[in-house]
Amino acid sequence: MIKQIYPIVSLPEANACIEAGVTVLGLNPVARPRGSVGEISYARAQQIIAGVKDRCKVVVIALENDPQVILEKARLLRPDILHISGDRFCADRELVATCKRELPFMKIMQAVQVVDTTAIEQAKTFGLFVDYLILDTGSSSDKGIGASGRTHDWNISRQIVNSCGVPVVLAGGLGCDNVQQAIRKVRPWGVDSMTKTNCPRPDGDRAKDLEQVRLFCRLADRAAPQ
Ligand SMILES: O=C(O)c1ccccc1NCC(=O)[C@H](O)[C@H](O)COP(=O)(O)O
Repeated sequence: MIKQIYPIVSLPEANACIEAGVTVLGLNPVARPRGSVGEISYARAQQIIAGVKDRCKVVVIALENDPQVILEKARLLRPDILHISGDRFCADRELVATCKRELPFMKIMQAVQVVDTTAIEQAKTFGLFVDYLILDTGSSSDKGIGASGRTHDWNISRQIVNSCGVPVVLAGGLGCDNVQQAIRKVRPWGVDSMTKTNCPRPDGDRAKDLEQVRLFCRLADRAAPQ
């Protein structure tokens, strides 16, 4: 079972998460501050990616809506997985073809906001040309696809897993309280967690709660089909 955890902000945090069982480290690198959760500089992302090389996969999120900015990010950071999650831009065949030509090792993962059953057709269409899908909840129509801390209708997610033709990561409000139920219901290839595996810090910032991360990974593995 793939266990993907966002947002990792330093190499020590990355190492601690690997030790806790995480298999995909999620980074949110930005060229300039955007006000999203867990933002790090490109230089910090490069340090983390180089530091975990061959020990763990790294996924880089692109919340931007400009394909040129997304491509520049991918070219510079060369992650294992590029997670496209803008609220006004989705992966298209042109972007995927450019990535496959220039960065053939990199997988493309498109976020799908599961609002209602229209997500099923959307997912099937993306499944024709991306490598993976991540099914997420979204806060509202103008606040993006992820980081809501809320679950969505897993019946729809299950239908997408059964019909989209590519591996699916389930995200949205997952934590130690519900990851096993989610896996048994949806049967995804992987699970993702952010809000429920964070802990606040006295300075007002946040960090990963390593005990929650460790338990999340353990519970996910136990619930995974053999
Ligand atoms: O979508 C965002 O704004 C975001 C910002 C920073 C890092 C990751 C982000 N979202 C993508 C993810 O995969 C989250 O982990 C996913 O939305 C789950 O979030 P949560 O519901 O808080 O567990």
